[in-house]
Amino acid sequence: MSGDVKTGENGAGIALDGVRLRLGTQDFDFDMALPAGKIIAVTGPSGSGKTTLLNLLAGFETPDRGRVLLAGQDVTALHPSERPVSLVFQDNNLFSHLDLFTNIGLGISPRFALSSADRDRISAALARVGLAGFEKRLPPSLSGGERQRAAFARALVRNRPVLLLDEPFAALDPSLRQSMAALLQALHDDTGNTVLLVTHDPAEVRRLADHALFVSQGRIALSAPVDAFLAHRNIPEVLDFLGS
Ligand SMILES: Nc1ncnc2c1ncn2[C@@H]1O[C@H](COP(=O)(O)OP(=O)(O)OP(=O)(O)O)[C@@H](O)[C@H]1O
Repeated sequence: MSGDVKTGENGAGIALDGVRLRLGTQDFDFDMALPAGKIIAVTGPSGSGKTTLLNLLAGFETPDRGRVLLAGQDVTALHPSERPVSLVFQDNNLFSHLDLFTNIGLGISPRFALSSADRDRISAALARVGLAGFEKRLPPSLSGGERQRAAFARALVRNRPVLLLDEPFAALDPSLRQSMAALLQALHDDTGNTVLLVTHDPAEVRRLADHALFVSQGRIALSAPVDAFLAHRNIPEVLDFLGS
């Protein structure tokens, strides 16, 4: 499926081109072009704009100026449902009264119009994330790690070229974080999609990322391949983050 991943203008998987946004008293000013098919860590202090950056890509925020490009498409005017993205957030957005089969099926079709091939894909995705046979389970009956696996299965069946993850492992204990990071890496290897991962954990950047961003006060303070990011010595906030 990696052949399906289109690159955008300037060969970028993702670009924010002169994007300006004001929310309350906070100004955001994002200009960046990121490589396609890579895992990109989004780091920065609390309140710096990491979630806002993802919201601009997902379409939950619309820029006052500038363009949003995803997988070769100018998506600035598109509704979130029309954008080529899947989302996994910390609280994993599963409907607690619906079983996993239905939750994941809604990732394919919001009206739950599923072909028999779609049904097979749901069971295969559950198996792929280590939840074979969990079709009838309700989210409250799962552990935190299992719920996160289910959220990954839903992203997998959506089969979109861009995956946005906002601190997906923050609620998990350290050993579980490592196995979920390994699962994310394996799914990325399978799909070749472009992954943006918001994280407060430098170990996660080292373990997973090909490229990293540092967001500060509504701007991209640093965007670099991961080796250069980890070796960065000029910006004190980045040094603090890497040392933490
Ligand atoms: N709808 C809004 N109206 C007003 N201010 C907002 C709105 N959304 C976000 N902000 C402000 O913009 C800033 C950036 O928020 P954002 O959630 O993007 O930060 P973050 O880097 O993801 O933070 P954290 O690491 O704590 O999750 C914060 O000061 C926040 O209060």
